[in-house]
Amino acid sequence: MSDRTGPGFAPARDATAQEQLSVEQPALALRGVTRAFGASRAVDAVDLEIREGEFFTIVGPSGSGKSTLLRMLAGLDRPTAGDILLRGRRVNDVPANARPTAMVFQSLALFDHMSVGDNIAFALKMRGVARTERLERARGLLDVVHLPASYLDKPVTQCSGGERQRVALARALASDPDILFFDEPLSAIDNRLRKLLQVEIKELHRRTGKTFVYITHALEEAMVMSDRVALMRAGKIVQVAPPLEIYDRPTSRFVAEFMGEVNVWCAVREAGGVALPELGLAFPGETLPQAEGLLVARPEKLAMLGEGGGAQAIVAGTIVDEFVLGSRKQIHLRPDGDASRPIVFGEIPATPDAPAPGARVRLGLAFADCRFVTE
Ligand SMILES: Nc1ncnc2c1ncn2[C@@H]1O[C@H](COP(=O)(O)OP(=O)(O)OP(=O)(O)O)[C@@H](O)[C@H]1O
Repeated sequence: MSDRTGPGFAPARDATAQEQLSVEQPALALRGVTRAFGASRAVDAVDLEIREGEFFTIVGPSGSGKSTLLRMLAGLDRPTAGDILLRGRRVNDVPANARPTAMVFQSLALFDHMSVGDNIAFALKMRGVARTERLERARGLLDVVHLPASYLDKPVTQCSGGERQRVALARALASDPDILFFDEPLSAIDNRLRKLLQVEIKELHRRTGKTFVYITHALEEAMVMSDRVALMRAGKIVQVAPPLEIYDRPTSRFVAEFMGEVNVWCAVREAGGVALPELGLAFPGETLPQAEGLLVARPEKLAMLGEGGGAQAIVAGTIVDEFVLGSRKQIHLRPDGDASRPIVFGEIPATPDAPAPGARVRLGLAFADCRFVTE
C-alpha cells in the first residue's frame, strides 16, 4: 500500500504516547462479559483488555464464541451480563453506528447495486458529508488499498474477490474509526492472495496506529499479523499472549495442541527430576515441587543427533512416516523398546540424503525446550 497515510487518517501515534495511553486506559475492556442464548453461554464471563493501537486476534475452534464476542465488541449484539468499556466508557447499550468503530465482515456485505466509490463512501453519506467530498475521500482510500482511481465508478459486481476485499477495507476506513473489527475477512480468498492481503492489512495497521481486533480460523494468519492472540474455548478465553509465547509457552494441553503440532507425554515432576514413564526417559537435575502432569514439546524442538552426539534426553527409534515442510521434514519416530510407547514427532533437514522411513535415528531433547502443564 502507499506510504501516505491517506485522507481522514490520524497519523500513527508515536510509541511513547501509545504506551502511555495503553498504561492509562485500554481501548476496550471487558468485565465478566457473558452472552447467553437460553441456557447456554456462547460467551462466558470474559475478562479482557485490548490495548490502544494493538493488533489483537481471537482464535478458537468452531463454536467457541469468537463471532459472538466480536459482535458484542462492535455493538451488533449486547451482553446478557457484564460490561464492555470503550476507553473507559460503558458502551453495552451504544449501537454500532454510534461507536467510533467499523467492521469488515467475512461476507464483505458490499452493496452490489452500487459503484466501488459509492460503497466506500456509504458511511460518509449516512453522516451527511457532501458528495464531492465523499468521492474525494473514496478516491484517496482507493489508493490506500491499492486500487486504481479508475475504479471509483466501476460496478462493485465487476470486481474480483480480492478487489472486493479491498473495497470492503476502504469502506471500513472511510469513517476514520478508532477501532476496526475483522470477522474472518480473508477466509474465502485463495492462498496466494490471502498472503498478500495479510501483509497489506498488517501494513495498514502499522501505518494508521489504529486498534485492530481480528478473528480468524487460520492460525498462521494470527501468528504473522498479531501483537497478541487470545484463544477461546467454550465461551472462555483460555490464554492471551504474543504469538510466539502462546506457541512456545502454552498453559495447557488444549492451547498447545490448538496452536500447532505437538508431542504430549505423561510426566511426573518431583524433587530431583522430571520423568516421562511412557518413553522411559527422565530429565535429571530439576528440583521442582512434585506434580503429575504433561510435558509438551513441539516437533522442531527434537533435533536429530549426529554420531556420538548427546542431549539431556535422547529418543532412539525407527522413522515410520515423514512429511516434507519445505527445507525441513517432520518425521514420526517409533521409539525402541516397549511397543506401546507413543510415536514421537521430530523434525530433520529435508536433504536428499536425509533419513527416510525405515531409517534409525536418535532425537535429542532439552527440558528447557518443553513445557510442563498440569491440565
Ligand atoms: N443467535 C444465536 N442463537 C442461539 N445460539 C447462538 C446464536 N449465535 C451463536 N450461538 C451459539 O453460540 C456458540 C458460539 O457461536 P459463535 O458463532 O460465536 O462461535 P465461533 O467461535 O464464531 O464459531 P465459528 O468459528 O464456527 O464461526 C455456538 O454454540 C452457537 O451455536
